[in-house]
Amino acid sequence: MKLDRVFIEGLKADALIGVYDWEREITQPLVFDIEMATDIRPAAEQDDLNLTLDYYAISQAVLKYVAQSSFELIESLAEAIAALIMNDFGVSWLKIKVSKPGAVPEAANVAVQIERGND
Ligand SMILES: Nc1nc2c(c(=O)[nH]1)N=C([C@H](O)[C@@H](O)CO)CN2
Repeated sequence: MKLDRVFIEGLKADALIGVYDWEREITQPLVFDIEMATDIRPAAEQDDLNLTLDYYAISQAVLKYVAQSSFELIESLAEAIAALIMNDFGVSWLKIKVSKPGAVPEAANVAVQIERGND
C-alpha cells in the first residue's frame, strides 16, 4: 500500500467542453485537483526528482491533453486524464476532481470526482 501522496491542486485550463450547441463554439474554464499515491522515500533518500512523481511534468501533460480535448461531459475528461496519468506516469492509484466553475451561475462550483486504481 502506498501511503504517500503527490498533489496537483487548482490546475486551471480552458477547454472545449459541454453538451449544448453553444458550448461547442467556445472554451470554458476548468480546474483540476489531482491526488496521486506514491512512495516518496526513494526520492527523499536520494534527493532525486527521477525517483518520484514529477508534479510539473504531470501538470504539463494534463494541460496539453486538455487543450486538444473536446468531450461533452466532465466525467469523460476525468476518465481520460486518469488513464493518461496512470499509463504514462506509472501511477497505481489516483483521485481526480474536475470542476467547471462557470457552469451553474447560481452555484459556487460544480464538479465530478473519481478514484481509480489500487494504492
Ligand atoms: N454530471 C454532469 N452534468 C452536466 C454536465 C456534465 O459534464 N456532467 N454538463 C452539462 C452542461 O454541459 C453544462 O455544463 C452547461 O451549463 C450539464 N450537466
